Amino acid sequence: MILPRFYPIFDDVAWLRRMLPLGVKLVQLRIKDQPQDILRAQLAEARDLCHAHDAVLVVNDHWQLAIELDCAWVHLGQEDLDEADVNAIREKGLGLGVSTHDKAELRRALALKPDYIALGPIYPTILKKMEWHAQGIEKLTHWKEQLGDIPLVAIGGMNVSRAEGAFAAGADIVSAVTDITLNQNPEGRIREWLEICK
Ligand SMILES: Cc1ncc(COP(=O)(O)OP(=O)(O)O)c(N)n1
Ligand SMILES: Cc1nc(C(=O)O)sc1CCOP(=O)(O)O
Ligand SMILES: [Mg+2]
Repeated sequence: MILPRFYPIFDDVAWLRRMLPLGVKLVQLRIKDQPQDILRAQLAEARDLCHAHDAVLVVNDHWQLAIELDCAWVHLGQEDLDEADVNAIREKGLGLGVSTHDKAELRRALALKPDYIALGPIYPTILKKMEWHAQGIEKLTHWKEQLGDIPLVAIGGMNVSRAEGAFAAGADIVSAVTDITLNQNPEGRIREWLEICK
């Protein structure tokens, strides 16, 4: 499966209701600190919305719920991998994306044969506190050399004007959060992203 080049991430299914009709075809739901019943309801609605819009839904962190709700993809970071049952995820046929930040994490990710690997933060991010300094776009080139056919996602401080440089450096997909969610006109920003990622 060839994944779309634009990969927005949202923290509530309400964003998917707004953005999927604009043509987003790959999206992550990244929900933190919510009770199981809310999570389940959010994921179930996101699954149905993505199905209706022929879009790929990636569930961040909550791999058990993703399996239970018949979602097709999960994204796991290194700490998530410490707890996750990757065999169960694979046996159920889910796609798997993995975050990486350094060479050791990349080795671990490659051994799992994931369906994409993310490198970040490419630029400083304001979304969350991270122990990692900005990686810079040159590192995308180095990562892509080691990934071969596995799609490479650039994440962290990405915006419309930085995307072209990330693609040129080797990213296959660019992911963004606050460039959209904090924009005065999120729908307009999504349209700009879709235009440059055609
Ligand atoms: C596409 C993508 N890349 C990286 C991450 C970060 O995952 P993780 O390190 O597990 O951190 P949290 O997002 O769970 O805080 C991601 N979610 N998506
Ligand atoms: C969720 C996340 N993971 C990262 C990583 O490097 O693994 S950077 C990041 C935040 C991305 O948000 P924004 O586009 O607003 O910078
Ligand atoms: Mg995580």
